[in-house]
Amino acid sequence: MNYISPLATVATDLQPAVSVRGLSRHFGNGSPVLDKLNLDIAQGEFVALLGRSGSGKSTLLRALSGLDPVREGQISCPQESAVVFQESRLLPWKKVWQNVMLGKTGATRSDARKVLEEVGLGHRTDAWPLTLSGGEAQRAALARALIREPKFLMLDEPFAALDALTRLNMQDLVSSLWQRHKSAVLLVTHDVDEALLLADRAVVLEEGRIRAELPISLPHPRRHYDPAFVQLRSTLLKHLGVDE
Ligand SMILES: Nc1ncnc2c1ncn2[C@@H]1O[C@H](COP(=O)(O)OP(=O)(O)OP(=O)(O)O)[C@@H](O)[C@H]1O
Repeated sequence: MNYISPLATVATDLQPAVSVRGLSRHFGNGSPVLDKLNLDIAQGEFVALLGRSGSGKSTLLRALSGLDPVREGQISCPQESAVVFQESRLLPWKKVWQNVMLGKTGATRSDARKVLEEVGLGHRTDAWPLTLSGGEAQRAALARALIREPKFLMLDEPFAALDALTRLNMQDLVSSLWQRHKSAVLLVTHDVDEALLLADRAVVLEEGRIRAELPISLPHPRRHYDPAFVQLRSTLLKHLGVDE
């Protein structure tokens, strides 16, 4: 493993919220997509997962979320976990509040309204999903995850399909929700600035393993033009194979 800084690990005495040990995943006879991968995420820690296309980020998330059964290795994750994908995956024949209720068995309409208000969608609770903008649909998807009160939130490129301005608003929203709820978060992203804006630590996946880790100990709110931010961007880009 390539530790980028002497402060490379986000030290914590707490039991990690998420622990992955020796996780491997093969498809067909080729080289493994995940190769004895190890990763810990501390309680309340925000980790960004980066890596070139096809490096196995979504495969790791699918294993963590239980969508893909673990065949080799071990995963320990809180029961209260939730995932938000690049597409909102709302059921078009159910209203927004009904979609949100689907996030948790036994949730009530008032629970749904509460989380919809929290994500700034209180005025659209009765809307049909197909009438929502892309950003609103992702807010609804976020509300459907939050209704579970997750101790671990997985975000698989949730802003990738949004326009630049909506994306910035969503990043702000996720940052403030995380600071309020302090759940462990794993964000898959291709966007280095997004990782540096939001995360406590960036990890780079390559050839099925975590090849680099970068602690991001900048205060919030973070600014792109802050010299420390610029320095971290350059370091992270290098580890993604981009020399500025
Ligand atoms: N169900 C599957 N069957 C066969 N191959 C698969 C399957 N799922 C993923 N793969 C392969 O595993 C590799 C990793 O895919 P994965 O979607 O995890 O990458 P990724 O890092 O999320 O990529 P991207 O950044 O482009 O979304 C790819 O080569 C992909 O083709």
